[in-house]
Amino acid sequence: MDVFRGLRAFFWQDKGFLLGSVLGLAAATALGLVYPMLLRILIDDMIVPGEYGGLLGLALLAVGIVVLKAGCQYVHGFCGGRLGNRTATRLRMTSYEKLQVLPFSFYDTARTGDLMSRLTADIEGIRNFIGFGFAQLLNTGFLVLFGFTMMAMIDWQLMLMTLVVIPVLAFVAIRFELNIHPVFRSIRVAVGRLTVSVQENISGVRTVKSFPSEQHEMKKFRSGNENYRDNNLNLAAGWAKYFPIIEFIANLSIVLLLLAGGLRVINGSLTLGALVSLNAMLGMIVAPLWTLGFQINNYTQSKAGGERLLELLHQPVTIHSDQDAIVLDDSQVRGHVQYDRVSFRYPNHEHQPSALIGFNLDAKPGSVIGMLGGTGSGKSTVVQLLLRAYDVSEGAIKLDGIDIRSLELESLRRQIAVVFQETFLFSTTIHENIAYGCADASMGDVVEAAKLAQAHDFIMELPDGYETIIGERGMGLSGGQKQRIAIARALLLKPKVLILDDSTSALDMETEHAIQRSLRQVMAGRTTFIIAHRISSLRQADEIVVLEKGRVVQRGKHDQLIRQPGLYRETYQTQYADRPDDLDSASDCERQVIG
Ligand SMILES: Nc1ncnc2c1ncn2[C@@H]1O[C@H](COP(=O)(O)OP(=O)(O)OP(=O)(O)O)[C@@H](O)[C@H]1O
Repeated sequence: MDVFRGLRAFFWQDKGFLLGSVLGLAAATALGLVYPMLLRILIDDMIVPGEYGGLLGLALLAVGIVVLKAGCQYVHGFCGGRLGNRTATRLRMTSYEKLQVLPFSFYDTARTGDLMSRLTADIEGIRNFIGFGFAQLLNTGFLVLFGFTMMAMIDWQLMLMTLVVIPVLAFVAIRFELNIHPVFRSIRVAVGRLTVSVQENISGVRTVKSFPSEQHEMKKFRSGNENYRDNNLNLAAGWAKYFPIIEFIANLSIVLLLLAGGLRVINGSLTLGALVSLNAMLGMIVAPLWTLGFQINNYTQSKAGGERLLELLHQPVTIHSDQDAIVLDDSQVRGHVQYDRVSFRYPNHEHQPSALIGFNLDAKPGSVIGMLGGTGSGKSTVVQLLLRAYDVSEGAIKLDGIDIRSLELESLRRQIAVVFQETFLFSTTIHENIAYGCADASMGDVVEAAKLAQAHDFIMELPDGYETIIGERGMGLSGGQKQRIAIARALLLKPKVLILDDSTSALDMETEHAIQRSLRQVMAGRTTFIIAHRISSLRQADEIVVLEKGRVVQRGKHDQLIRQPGLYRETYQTQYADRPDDLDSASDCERQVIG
């Protein structure tokens, strides 16, 4: 019950509906138990003595009870539906809000499918149980209690005799649930695997087809599919065994009642009406016990789902704004970025070397900082830390002289626009993709940003221009076109700091140069970080930082770096091998420096 205590905040505010749902069902059940009493009156007081005077009144009473019972059932359904759905909506919203504030480090290890099932299947289980399952479980208890009390009022000895069967019935139902529960769990795991297979197959369709791995994928899917089938067969076999056993036990109690009760009617110590009434009551008590297994299953499933949701909701939000955080005045921000002896190791990677060690940088407002380095050398880490995707382990990063940890998070991130290495486009129109994060942008602003990013011309060639809908991963667009849309999106924000993380790699040289020319115009007075593997992207930078294994190994301007032996010059020589003039002049310069 700890789980439901943990979830109390989500359903307790609708306690009126909870009460309505439980009381509605309990009242409907209690009214149902009046029927056998009416039967008894009908037989003992009217049919047997042949006195039909009260028949109309009895019939009207029965109709009244039917109407009242229907009303109570409506109250149960209405309140249960409201309670379950309102609880589920709150839970869904809160979980989604939590996903928005969880830090990047959480997503480093999170699995998409798992998170999706928490927000869908787990919440659905809770909706069912809190809305209806809980009331039904309580109701089974009420029914046994009220039913046997009424039976005892008619004949306590026969009641005791039939009562013996109830624990056996409950025992079998609970045992069945315990056996079947792991099968249900396996079915859920199997469904999860199938979903992941389908999801990955569709997402990775290009890789699958280009490595011709369709057969391998089919084999993987077939084994998952067969596993799913086998689990369902196990479930069906379990049910097939359960129903006859439970029916046998339930009917045994009725047989016992009819046998002993029949003898009592014959020897005159019990009326016929009482026996018929007892029989009807017993039938009503036994029916929900059949479904006790289901009800317990519903409870355990929603409890497990609740645990998984609470686990998500209790995840620590390690990156957040302090209460007294400084909110930047956007118009006053200059974009002066400083890294002061910054070291950083990724959370949960304590065994790995630091991704950044003693990193210093002073990027004056409006300057262009270039970053070069081998793969895994720490370039992206530098910019991730500026965004506060993670907090530095040592040292400090400052924006306009203020430690970024003292700034309100949203206010900090509003100053920075990033074009990531991997372009992510939403499955909506190009217009909305460019205007993402800038909802009040006019069409003119969007077109202007697209022109600066050299995207306007190709967008106009598309069938619906800016209103063309693109797929989740920008299906139908080339890598370079996707990058240009992502650049337009960042430029539209007119940020104080622009970060291009290897985001022109898919562009041809000519387009890249055209974008750089536009950037110079649009980024004048703003600070730009360019991470690139191409010297052509970096040569205009005010300062180029060369990283190796998290340390700065070279820094300076292009003209200085091509004169020093090191990674920058090696990269330059490789990329300009077909332009020996440039290389010669660099070597001459170096000879002069050395000489
Ligand atoms: N989310 C993460 N969790 C753990 N380690 C990470 C994470 N991201 C990067 N690393 C590690 O940190 C180091 C620096 O990575 P980073 O992404 O900054 O390199 P990079 O220079 O940008 O490389 P590339 O040019 O390949 O993008 C690498 O050793 C990498 O494995």
